[in-house]
Amino acid sequence: MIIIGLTGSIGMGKSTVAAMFERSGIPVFDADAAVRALQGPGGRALPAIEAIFAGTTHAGGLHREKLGAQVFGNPAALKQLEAILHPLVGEAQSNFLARHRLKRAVVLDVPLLFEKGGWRRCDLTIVVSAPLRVQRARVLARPGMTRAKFAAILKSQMPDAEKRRRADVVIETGRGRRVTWMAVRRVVERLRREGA
Ligand SMILES: CC(C)(COP(=O)(O)OP(=O)(O)OC[C@H]1O[C@@H](n2cnc3c(N)ncnc32)[C@H](O)[C@@H]1O)[C@@H](O)C(=O)NCCC(=O)NCCS
Ligand SMILES: Nc1ncnc2c1ncn2[C@@H]1O[C@H](COP(=O)(O)OP(=O)(O)OP(=O)(O)O)[C@@H](O)[C@H]1O
Repeated sequence: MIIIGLTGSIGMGKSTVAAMFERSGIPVFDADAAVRALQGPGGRALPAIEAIFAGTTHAGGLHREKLGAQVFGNPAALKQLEAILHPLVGEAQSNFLARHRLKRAVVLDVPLLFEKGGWRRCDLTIVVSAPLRVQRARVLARPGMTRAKFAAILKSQMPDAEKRRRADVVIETGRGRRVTWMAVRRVVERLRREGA
């Protein structure tokens, strides 16, 4: 099985590109979705989060804005939150890989692929990237986003330039969806030619 690691900084287009791989018939593990499931109604991570970040959970899940305000811009707090969530995300990812073990290729869509070492288990790494002004415009258009929050999140992530340097393939998302779709197709076709 070929394991493709897909990553990129905030707003660079990971989810969009992941959906394009899915449409091409390649199963995708979505680490952000796994995190949200752990934090949703009855989520397994809620008691541990409440124990450290009191007042950030409720019966139906998590006050995301409240918790985000406590961890983005506070590296020690973010580390504590990651220590709760990442082992559980790792479990969900292992289950996904076991479930799809007979597939020829899968995509792991993981925001912190390079930061947390997930790239080591991948046969191919892909970074989605767009110019900073495109990224900024996309992110600031999101409800509840502020310049300060965007800056704090960017600071907690590996810089785009370094991700691009480390990736096997860079997929541009700043020049329209068609250009991006063609780049995804090129990867899929290359894998098929190589027997995946
Ligand atoms: C703090 C939380 C509740 C804030 O939720 P909110 O809905 O406001 O933001 P969202 O999850 O959409 O994230 C916004 C942006 O921040 C990025 N981000 C999230 N967590 C992290 C992190 N630990 N380090 C760097 N960037 C992060 C996301 O990739 C995204 O680009 C949430 O981000 C969270 O639980 N993060 C910790 C889990 C984690 O590490 N996720 C990353 C993938 S496993
Ligand atoms: N060619 C393109 N490829 C990818 N995304 C695009 C493209 N053109 C526009 N976008 C837009 O960019 C925005 C960000 O995309 P997306 O939600 O996929 O990013 P993301 O990397 O998953 O974000 P985050 O890390 O914050 O969760 C979306 O509104 C999407 O519609």
